[in-house]
Amino acid sequence: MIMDRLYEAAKVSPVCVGLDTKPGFLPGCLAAKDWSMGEKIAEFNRRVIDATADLAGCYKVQVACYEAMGLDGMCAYADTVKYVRDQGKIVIGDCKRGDISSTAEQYAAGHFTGDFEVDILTVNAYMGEDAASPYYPYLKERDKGLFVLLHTSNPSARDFQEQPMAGGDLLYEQVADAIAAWGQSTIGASGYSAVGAVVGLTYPEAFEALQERCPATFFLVPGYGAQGGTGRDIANIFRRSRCAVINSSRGIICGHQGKTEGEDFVDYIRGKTAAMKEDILQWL
Ligand SMILES: O=c1ccn([C@@H]2O[C@H](COP(=O)(O)O)[C@@H](O)[C@H]2O)c(=O)[nH]1
Repeated sequence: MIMDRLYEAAKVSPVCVGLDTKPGFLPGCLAAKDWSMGEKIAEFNRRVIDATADLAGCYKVQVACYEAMGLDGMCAYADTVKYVRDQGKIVIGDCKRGDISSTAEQYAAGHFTGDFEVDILTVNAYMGEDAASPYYPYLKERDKGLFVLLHTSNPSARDFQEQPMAGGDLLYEQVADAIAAWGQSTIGASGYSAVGAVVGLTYPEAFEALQERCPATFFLVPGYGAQGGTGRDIANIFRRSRCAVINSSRGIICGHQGKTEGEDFVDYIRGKTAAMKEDILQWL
Protein backbone atom coordinates (compact mmCIF):
# COMPACT_ATOMS: atom_id res chain seq x y z
CA MET A 1 0.00 0.00 0.00
CA ILE A 2 1.34 3.39 -0.99
CA MET A 3 1.02 5.04 2.46
CA ASP A 4 2.86 2.06 4.00
CA ARG A 5 5.68 2.68 1.52
CA LEU A 6 5.63 6.40 2.26
CA TYR A 7 5.60 5.77 6.02
CA GLU A 8 8.65 3.49 5.71
CA ALA A 9 10.44 6.02 3.47
CA ALA A 10 9.58 8.84 5.88
CA LYS A 11 11.06 6.96 8.84
CA VAL A 12 14.41 7.08 7.02
CA SER A 13 13.89 10.66 5.84
CA PRO A 14 10.78 12.78 6.37
CA VAL A 15 12.02 15.27 3.77
CA CYS A 16 9.76 15.81 0.77
CA VAL A 17 11.72 17.70 -1.87
CA GLY A 18 9.41 20.14 -3.65
CA LEU A 19 10.04 20.49 -7.36
CA ASP A 20 8.34 23.87 -7.84
CA THR A 21 10.81 24.67 -10.56
CA LYS A 22 10.50 28.07 -12.22
CA PRO A 23 12.69 29.45 -15.06
CA GLY A 24 14.31 31.98 -12.69
CA PHE A 25 15.64 29.14 -10.51
CA LEU A 26 17.86 27.67 -13.23
CA PRO A 27 21.61 28.13 -12.76
CA GLY A 28 23.46 29.84 -15.62
CA CYS A 29 24.95 26.56 -16.84
CA LEU A 30 21.46 25.24 -17.68
CA ALA A 31 19.82 28.57 -18.54
CA ALA A 32 22.39 29.03 -21.33
CA LYS A 33 21.53 25.74 -23.07
CA ASP A 34 20.02 25.90 -26.54
CA TRP A 35 16.97 23.90 -25.40
CA SER A 36 13.34 24.73 -24.76
CA MET A 37 12.56 26.02 -21.26
CA GLY A 38 10.70 22.80 -20.48
CA GLU A 39 13.73 20.71 -21.44
CA LYS A 40 15.98 22.83 -19.22
CA ILE A 41 13.60 22.49 -16.31
CA ALA A 42 13.27 18.73 -16.78
CA GLU A 43 17.08 18.44 -16.82
CA PHE A 44 17.35 20.60 -13.66
CA ASN A 45 14.82 18.34 -11.95
CA ARG A 46 16.59 15.13 -13.03
CA ARG A 47 19.85 16.44 -11.61
CA VAL A 48 18.16 17.50 -8.35
CA ILE A 49 16.57 14.06 -8.03
CA ASP A 50 19.89 12.29 -8.72
CA ALA A 51 21.66 14.47 -6.14
CA THR A 52 19.06 14.03 -3.39
CA ALA A 53 17.53 10.56 -3.87
CA ASP A 54 19.40 9.07 -0.89
CA LEU A 55 18.34 11.99 1.36
CA ALA A 56 14.71 12.44 0.36
CA GLY A 57 11.71 10.43 1.52
CA CYS A 58 9.69 11.54 -1.51
CA TYR A 59 9.19 14.31 -4.05
CA LYS A 60 6.31 16.69 -4.63
CA VAL A 61 5.85 18.28 -8.04
CA GLN A 62 3.80 21.49 -8.12
CA VAL A 63 1.83 21.33 -11.38
CA ALA A 64 1.19 25.11 -11.44
CA CYS A 65 4.86 25.77 -12.19
CA TYR A 66 4.59 23.56 -15.30
CA GLU A 67 1.11 24.61 -16.44
CA ALA A 68 2.39 28.20 -16.48
CA MET A 69 4.75 27.19 -19.31
CA GLY A 70 2.10 25.60 -21.52
CA LEU A 71 2.69 22.36 -23.43
CA ASP A 72 6.47 22.57 -23.03
CA GLY A 73 6.01 22.85 -19.27
CA MET A 74 3.61 19.93 -19.10
CA CYS A 75 6.14 17.79 -21.00
CA ALA A 76 8.62 18.71 -18.25
CA TYR A 77 6.01 17.75 -15.62
CA ALA A 78 5.41 14.37 -17.31
CA ASP A 79 9.15 13.77 -17.60
CA THR A 80 9.73 14.69 -13.95
CA VAL A 81 7.01 12.55 -12.37
CA LYS A 82 8.09 9.58 -14.50
CA TYR A 83 11.74 10.11 -13.60
CA VAL A 84 10.98 10.09 -9.87
CA ARG A 85 8.98 6.85 -10.19
CA ASP A 86 11.67 5.26 -12.38
CA GLN A 87 14.17 5.88 -9.55
CA GLY A 88 11.89 3.86 -7.24
CA LYS A 89 10.93 6.97 -5.27
CA ILE A 90 7.42 8.17 -4.41
CA VAL A 91 6.04 11.18 -6.27
CA ILE A 92 3.20 13.40 -5.11
CA GLY A 93 1.40 15.44 -7.78
CA ASP A 94 0.43 18.72 -6.14
CA CYS A 95 -2.58 19.56 -8.29
CA LYS A 96 -5.21 20.31 -5.59
CA ARG A 97 -7.96 19.18 -7.92
CA GLY A 98 -11.56 19.35 -6.74
CA ASP A 99 -14.74 19.41 -8.81
CA ILE A 100 -18.11 17.76 -9.34
CA SER A 101 -17.79 14.02 -9.60
CA SER A 102 -18.09 13.68 -13.38
CA THR A 103 -15.16 16.09 -13.76
CA ALA A 104 -13.20 14.67 -10.82
CA GLU A 105 -13.38 11.27 -12.58
CA GLN A 106 -11.40 12.83 -15.42
CA TYR A 107 -8.85 14.36 -13.05
CA ALA A 108 -8.43 10.97 -11.42
CA ALA A 109 -7.81 9.25 -14.76
CA GLY A 110 -5.49 12.07 -15.83
CA HIS A 111 -3.27 11.91 -12.76
CA PHE A 112 -3.43 8.22 -11.76
CA THR A 113 -2.88 6.82 -15.27
CA GLY A 114 -1.11 7.94 -18.43
CA ASP A 115 1.44 10.68 -19.00
CA PHE A 116 0.96 12.44 -15.66
CA GLU A 117 0.70 9.34 -13.45
CA VAL A 118 1.74 9.99 -9.86
CA ASP A 119 1.61 7.85 -6.72
CA ILE A 120 -0.32 10.33 -4.59
CA LEU A 121 -2.36 13.36 -5.61
CA THR A 122 -3.37 16.41 -3.60
CA VAL A 123 -7.11 16.99 -3.73
CA ASN A 124 -9.34 19.87 -2.62
CA ALA A 125 -12.46 18.33 -1.09
CA TYR A 126 -13.95 21.49 0.39
CA MET A 127 -16.74 20.87 -2.22
CA GLY A 128 -17.64 17.72 -0.27
CA GLU A 129 -17.07 13.97 -0.55
CA ASP A 130 -18.20 13.68 -4.18
CA ALA A 131 -15.16 15.79 -5.10
CA ALA A 132 -12.95 13.08 -3.53
CA SER A 133 -14.86 9.83 -4.11
CA PRO A 134 -14.06 9.54 -7.86
CA TYR A 135 -10.45 8.90 -6.80
CA TYR A 136 -11.35 6.02 -4.47
CA PRO A 137 -11.32 3.20 -7.08
CA TYR A 138 -7.66 3.99 -7.83
CA LEU A 139 -6.64 3.64 -4.17
CA LYS A 140 -7.26 -0.10 -4.12
CA GLU A 141 -7.06 -1.00 -7.83
CA ARG A 142 -3.86 0.92 -8.64
CA ASP A 143 -2.34 1.41 -5.17
CA LYS A 144 -2.70 5.20 -5.25
CA GLY A 145 -3.08 7.69 -2.41
CA LEU A 146 -4.61 11.09 -1.73
CA PHE A 147 -3.59 14.07 0.33
CA VAL A 148 -6.77 16.03 0.96
CA LEU A 149 -6.46 19.72 1.89
CA LEU A 150 -7.27 20.05 5.58
CA HIS A 151 -5.56 23.02 7.30
CA THR A 152 -3.45 24.82 4.73
CA SER A 153 -0.22 26.71 5.46
CA ASN A 154 -1.19 30.15 4.12
CA PRO A 155 -1.98 33.13 6.40
CA SER A 156 -5.59 33.26 5.14
CA ALA A 157 -6.20 29.60 6.06
CA ARG A 158 -8.09 30.87 9.10
CA ASP A 159 -10.62 32.85 7.00
CA PHE A 160 -12.83 29.85 6.30
CA GLN A 161 -11.11 26.72 7.64
CA GLU A 162 -11.29 27.91 11.26
CA GLN A 163 -14.94 29.01 11.14
CA PRO A 164 -16.96 27.54 14.05
CA MET A 165 -19.65 25.06 13.10
CA ALA A 166 -22.87 24.14 14.88
CA GLY A 167 -21.80 21.81 17.69
CA GLY A 168 -18.58 23.67 18.45
CA ASP A 169 -16.04 22.15 16.07
CA LEU A 170 -14.18 24.33 13.63
CA LEU A 171 -14.76 23.62 9.93
CA TYR A 172 -11.35 21.99 9.42
CA GLU A 173 -11.97 19.70 12.41
CA GLN A 174 -15.11 18.39 10.74
CA VAL A 175 -13.15 17.96 7.51
CA ALA A 176 -10.53 16.02 9.49
CA ASP A 177 -13.20 13.60 10.75
CA ALA A 178 -14.50 13.19 7.20
CA ILE A 179 -11.02 12.46 5.82
CA ALA A 180 -10.51 9.84 8.54
CA ALA A 181 -13.84 8.22 7.65
CA TRP A 182 -13.11 8.27 3.89
CA GLY A 183 -9.85 6.40 4.50
CA GLN A 184 -11.21 3.83 6.94
CA SER A 185 -11.39 0.93 4.46
CA THR A 186 -7.85 1.49 3.15
CA ILE A 187 -5.81 1.32 6.37
CA GLY A 188 -2.60 -0.58 5.72
CA ALA A 189 -0.01 -2.44 7.80
CA SER A 190 1.52 0.83 9.02
CA GLY A 191 -1.82 1.86 10.53
CA TYR A 192 -2.28 4.69 8.04
CA SER A 193 -4.97 4.94 5.38
CA ALA A 194 -4.55 5.78 1.69
CA VAL A 195 -6.44 9.02 2.30
CA GLY A 196 -4.00 11.43 3.91
CA ALA A 197 -4.32 15.13 4.65
CA VAL A 198 -2.43 18.39 4.05
CA VAL A 199 -1.63 20.41 7.18
CA GLY A 200 0.66 23.43 7.19
CA LEU A 201 3.69 23.45 9.47
CA THR A 202 2.86 27.12 10.01
CA TYR A 203 0.05 26.00 12.38
CA PRO A 204 1.86 23.52 14.67
CA GLU A 205 -0.80 23.58 17.41
CA ALA A 206 -3.53 22.65 14.94
CA PHE A 207 -1.29 19.90 13.60
CA GLU A 208 -0.64 18.46 17.08
CA ALA A 209 -4.37 18.32 17.76
CA LEU A 210 -5.06 16.72 14.38
CA GLN A 211 -2.43 14.05 15.00
CA GLU A 212 -4.38 12.97 18.09
CA ARG A 213 -7.77 13.33 16.46
CA CYS A 214 -6.87 11.34 13.31
CA PRO A 215 -4.39 8.59 14.29
CA ALA A 216 -4.82 6.72 10.97
CA THR A 217 -4.25 9.80 8.80
CA PHE A 218 -0.82 10.37 7.28
CA PHE A 219 0.06 14.01 6.64
CA LEU A 220 1.74 16.02 3.92
CA VAL A 221 3.14 19.09 5.66
CA PRO A 222 4.18 22.12 3.59
CA GLY A 223 5.50 25.30 5.17
CA TYR A 224 9.06 24.38 6.14
CA GLY A 225 11.78 26.88 5.15
CA ALA A 226 10.49 29.65 2.88
CA GLN A 227 7.20 29.89 4.84
CA GLY A 228 8.97 29.92 8.22
CA GLY A 229 8.45 26.36 9.54
CA THR A 230 11.36 24.67 11.35
CA GLY A 231 12.36 21.24 12.63
CA ARG A 232 11.47 22.35 16.13
CA ASP A 233 7.84 22.88 15.02
CA ILE A 234 7.51 19.19 14.18
CA ALA A 235 9.46 17.82 17.16
CA ASN A 236 6.53 17.11 19.53
CA ILE A 237 4.56 15.50 16.74
CA PHE A 238 7.37 13.20 15.59
CA ARG A 239 8.17 12.16 19.16
CA ARG A 240 4.65 10.67 19.29
CA SER A 241 4.53 9.16 15.77
CA ARG A 242 6.28 9.53 12.42
CA CYS A 243 3.00 10.46 10.79
CA ALA A 244 4.15 12.90 8.10
CA VAL A 245 6.42 14.00 5.32
CA ILE A 246 7.60 17.60 5.46
CA ASN A 247 7.85 19.52 2.20
CA SER A 248 10.28 22.25 1.31
CA SER A 249 10.42 23.59 -2.23
CA ARG A 250 12.13 27.00 -2.57
CA GLY A 251 14.20 26.34 0.55
CA ILE A 252 15.84 23.40 -1.23
CA ILE A 253 15.79 24.00 -4.98
CA CYS A 254 16.99 27.60 -4.67
CA GLY A 255 19.90 26.51 -2.49
CA HIS A 256 22.45 27.38 -5.18
CA GLN A 257 21.18 30.90 -5.80
CA GLY A 258 23.79 33.54 -5.09
CA LYS A 259 26.42 30.80 -4.68
CA THR A 260 27.07 29.35 -8.12
CA GLU A 261 25.89 29.35 -11.72
CA GLY A 262 27.93 26.24 -12.50
CA GLU A 263 27.46 22.48 -12.67
CA ASP A 264 28.11 22.28 -8.92
CA PHE A 265 24.62 23.78 -8.26
CA VAL A 266 23.41 20.36 -7.19
CA ASP A 267 25.94 20.29 -4.34
CA TYR A 268 24.19 23.27 -2.73
CA ILE A 269 20.77 21.70 -3.26
CA ARG A 270 22.01 18.44 -1.76
CA GLY A 271 23.41 20.45 1.17
CA LYS A 272 20.03 22.10 1.81
CA THR A 273 18.30 18.72 1.72
CA ALA A 274 20.80 17.20 4.17
CA ALA A 275 20.50 20.21 6.48
CA MET A 276 16.71 19.97 6.52
CA LYS A 277 16.82 16.26 7.32
CA GLU A 278 19.25 16.92 10.16
CA ASP A 279 17.21 19.86 11.45
CA ILE A 280 14.13 17.64 11.72
CA LEU A 281 15.79 14.50 13.08
CA GLN A 282 17.97 16.28 15.68
CA TRP A 283 14.95 16.65 17.99
CA LEU A 284 14.06 12.96 18.11
O1 LIG B 1 -1.25 24.40 2.48
C1 LIG B 1 -0.46 24.29 1.55
C2 LIG B 1 -0.63 23.37 0.52
C3 LIG B 1 0.32 23.26 -0.43
N1 LIG B 1 1.42 24.05 -0.45
C4 LIG B 1 2.41 23.86 -1.53
O2 LIG B 1 3.65 23.43 -0.94
C5 LIG B 1 4.73 24.08 -1.62
C6 LIG B 1 5.46 24.99 -0.66
O3 LIG B 1 6.53 25.62 -1.30
P1 LIG B 1 7.69 26.40 -0.47
O4 LIG B 1 8.54 26.99 -1.54
O5 LIG B 1 8.41 25.39 0.37
O6 LIG B 1 7.01 27.44 0.35
C7 LIG B 1 4.12 24.80 -2.81
O7 LIG B 1 4.06 23.91 -3.89
C8 LIG B 1 2.71 25.10 -2.35
O8 LIG B 1 1.79 25.22 -3.41
C9 LIG B 1 1.59 24.96 0.55
O9 LIG B 1 2.60 25.70 0.59
N2 LIG B 1 0.65 25.05 1.52
